[in-house]
Amino acid sequence: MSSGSEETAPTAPTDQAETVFGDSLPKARRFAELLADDGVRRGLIGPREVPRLWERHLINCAVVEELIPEGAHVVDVGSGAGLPGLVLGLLRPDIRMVLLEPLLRRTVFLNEAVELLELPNVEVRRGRAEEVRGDLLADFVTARAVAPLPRLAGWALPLLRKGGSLLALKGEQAEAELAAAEKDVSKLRPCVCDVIRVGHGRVEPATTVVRVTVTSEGGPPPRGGKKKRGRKR
Ligand SMILES: C[S@@+](CC[C@H](N)C(=O)[O-])C[C@H]1O[C@@H](n2cnc3c(N)ncnc32)[C@H](O)[C@@H]1O
Repeated sequence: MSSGSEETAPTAPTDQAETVFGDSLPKARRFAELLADDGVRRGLIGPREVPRLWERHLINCAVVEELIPEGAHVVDVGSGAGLPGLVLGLLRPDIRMVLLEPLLRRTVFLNEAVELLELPNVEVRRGRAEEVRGDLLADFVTARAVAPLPRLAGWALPLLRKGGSLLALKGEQAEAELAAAEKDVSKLRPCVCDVIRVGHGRVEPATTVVRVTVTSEGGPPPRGGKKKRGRKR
């Protein structure tokens, strides 16, 4: 892993970054440098994102911590280069964060980042969300830019304890996306859905989150669904 260079250096952290990250700012800064350098060279993030890494990516993701209580267990589905999961993990050492990502090249980057930033509360798991049912059980599932809401909810809701929430970072059209998907989502598991904006005064525009909170004991649907057959004699 190489260190940051002049051309790929991200813009300096803003005053908002200092407010949002506080004591974690040195780690956030190191992560920004890593994204701007290795992240770009290894095709995990586009070069055009570098000048807007702080506002559009790091702070935008970090403010979601407002919705996560102390000590929560969180799974970030489709972490990619670590957004939002790694940012939340470095900002909140009290939470346990699993970064779930199927692509090897991305999990290699994530493991290197976790080691470099010394984040004992963050674990990288290689896999697809639909493959870890019954294996991971969390208070929150976070996701950004992974799938449309009905598909994402189909992957995320089985990973949640009763009372747990999917926090899906969405764009300005979040209300419309939720309105179109809510009926299908509620068929997956009893739940309540709302749209929240977090980070007012700290990031512009505020981060939009679709929250789906499950209200029943769930657990994964029975595996396979095939009838048991008698043993062949
Ligand atoms: C567009 S990227 C977004 C990455 C990151 N969340 C971000 O906002 O920059 C979508 C990510 O979801 C991952 N992904 C796709 N299908 C998945 C699945 N079934 N379970 C978990 N992750 C998945 C992809 O490998 C990819 O890293």
